[in-house]
Amino acid sequence: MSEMKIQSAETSAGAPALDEMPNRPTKMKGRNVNVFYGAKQALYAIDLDIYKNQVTALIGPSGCGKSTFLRCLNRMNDTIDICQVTGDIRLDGEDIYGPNIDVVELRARVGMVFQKPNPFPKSIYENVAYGPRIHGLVKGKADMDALVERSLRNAALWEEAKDRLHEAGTGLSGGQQQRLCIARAIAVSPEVILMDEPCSALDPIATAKVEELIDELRENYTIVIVTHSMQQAARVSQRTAMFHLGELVEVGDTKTIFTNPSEKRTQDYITGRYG
Ligand SMILES: Nc1ncnc2c1ncn2[C@@H]1O[C@H](COP(=O)(O)OP(=O)(O)OP(=O)(O)O)[C@@H](O)[C@H]1O
Repeated sequence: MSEMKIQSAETSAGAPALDEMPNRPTKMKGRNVNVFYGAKQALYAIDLDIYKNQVTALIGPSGCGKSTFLRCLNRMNDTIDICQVTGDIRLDGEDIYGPNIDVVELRARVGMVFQKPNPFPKSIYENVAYGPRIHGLVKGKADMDALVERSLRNAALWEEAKDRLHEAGTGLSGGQQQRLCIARAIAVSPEVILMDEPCSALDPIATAKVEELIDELRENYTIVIVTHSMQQAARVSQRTAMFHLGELVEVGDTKTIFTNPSEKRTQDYITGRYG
């Protein structure tokens, strides 16, 4: 287990404006977040707010720390022995690295969808029902059936899956498997969904479906997505954070970042000059 060293929240010098949209409710707030893998520092003094019911895209060249930051938001970095996180990260004002935090419960509140669809080797139904069952969210078969249906509908998979609920989840197409993983994440009623390049293993049609779904989901959830696709960031997100070499270069509304970025590094990246 990684050693957590929590420091007081401080705004680092030269950080981007933090509250450029002060009227938006903030769901998660990172301050002075540093991450180390052994002696190597991967993130430097990141200050970033995640606004409620918005999609925030994390962009930047390979190795800049996007996935590392994403994993800080539900303490997935705890599973990497050499990883150490310092700083302050809050969910609805509560320190998620605080002593009273139950990490299993945190990961139900802040769910995650990975790059490669990873359904359990179980039926479609069981993939969705497993989380609510272990968290004791549902009593009785009728309620579970209703929850499975609702989750699959919300993940835009119900029509394709309703006649094969007891077949293996791994028998679905890649795009359907990814929507099953989204249904599985939704089933435990998360507040935030983290997505790490959720479309990178999908073809353009499956990608379009998942992107459409992400747009619908933000009505009820707060979403943070790591993507290598500038088009995808522009299509699905309202806010974009640009990372480079472990630093947050700038953050702002997606339209501004893509049409009129403040920083040359952002301009160079979005126009394909490096990365
Ligand atoms: N488990 C790990 N052990 C050691 N170093 C790691 C580990 N995971 C990431 N790193 C290092 O941390 C830095 C940031 O990696 P990270 O995966 O967060 O970047 P990224 O922007 O998501 O990259 P990509 O777009 O290629 O997925 C890199 O230098 C990477 O080599």
